[in-house]
Amino acid sequence: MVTVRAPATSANLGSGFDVFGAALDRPADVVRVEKAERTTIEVTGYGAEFIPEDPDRNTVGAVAEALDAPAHIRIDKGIRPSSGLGSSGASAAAAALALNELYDRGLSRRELVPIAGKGEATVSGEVHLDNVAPALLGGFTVATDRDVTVVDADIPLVACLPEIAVSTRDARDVVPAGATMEQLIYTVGRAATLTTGMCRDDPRLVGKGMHDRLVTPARADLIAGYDGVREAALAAGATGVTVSGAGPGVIAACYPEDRQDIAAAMVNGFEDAGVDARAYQTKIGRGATLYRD
Ligand SMILES: Nc1ncnc2c1ncn2[C@@H]1O[C@H](COP(=O)(O)OP(=O)(O)OP(=O)(O)O)[C@@H](O)[C@H]1O
Ligand SMILES: N[C@@H](CCO)C(=O)O
Repeated sequence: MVTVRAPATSANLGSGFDVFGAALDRPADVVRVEKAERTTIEVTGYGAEFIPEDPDRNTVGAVAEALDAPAHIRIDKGIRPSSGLGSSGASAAAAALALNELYDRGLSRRELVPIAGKGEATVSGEVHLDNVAPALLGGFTVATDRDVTVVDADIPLVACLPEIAVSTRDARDVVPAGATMEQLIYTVGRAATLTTGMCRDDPRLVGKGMHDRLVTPARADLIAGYDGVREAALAAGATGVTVSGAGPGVIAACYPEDRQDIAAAMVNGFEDAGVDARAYQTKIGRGATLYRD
């Protein structure tokens, strides 16, 4: 048996739609695999009742098929599905690393990124690597159609998860079909600022780089209370706030001493909108961890 712990991730980070992603220190999924004649899946943990065990509908099924690695796959969910915290991607990344080890496929973590991406496509309808790349490689990642760049950044974060569900598939339906040159210039400037902040471990630059006028506004409309939560987080010291992945999670960059106040402000902001929420005081973390039992 092989066991892998794969972290939650926050994709897009505002200005990096479908490109930027960051591994979080917590929460995480734990996936255990054993060889079998055909793939079967067992899901337990957070939101398991909303996750199919059919290999054709669970992200780990496509991964097992891509690696030609049939297995009994047990997924213990620590990351709620439809959260914006890379729940589907964490399972796919964990399964890719675990099955690669179980069947001795010898692929590198970078080579496993597109394979885990096939799992993501099962649920969102399109391949996007900005959750599975940080889940496998850790840190802050820049995923393009050619390769993935990793920055081992140390940035404190608060991820706030409201008790509402937004599926990536639905959230991708509200993404604008195109952009103006003015929007492109605005986005490139913020993306470059955020990346510089990651390279310098500078929460102020990272926060400035989280501004986005293209995708985030359309998605904010899907998250009850978002504007108030964002304002409350900034007032509590956040350097930047945006939608985490496809939402409804909300991610804030900050200095470590402000993390607790920001977490409380975000939860209270959602409660003021009549929505229960929980906050994870976290930071950019490592990629998936493998344990050979
Ligand atoms: N192993 C899995 N873990 C979680 N969700 C899964 C898994 N397999 C299939 N799903 C389905 O994927 C959907 C959740 O994925 P979705 O991409 O919408 O949200 P997310 O991964 O939590 O957030 P985001 O991708 O925006 O960070 C649910 O409909 C769930 O049933
Ligand atoms: N870039 C993807 C990430 C989903 O977590 C999206 O926003 O649809």
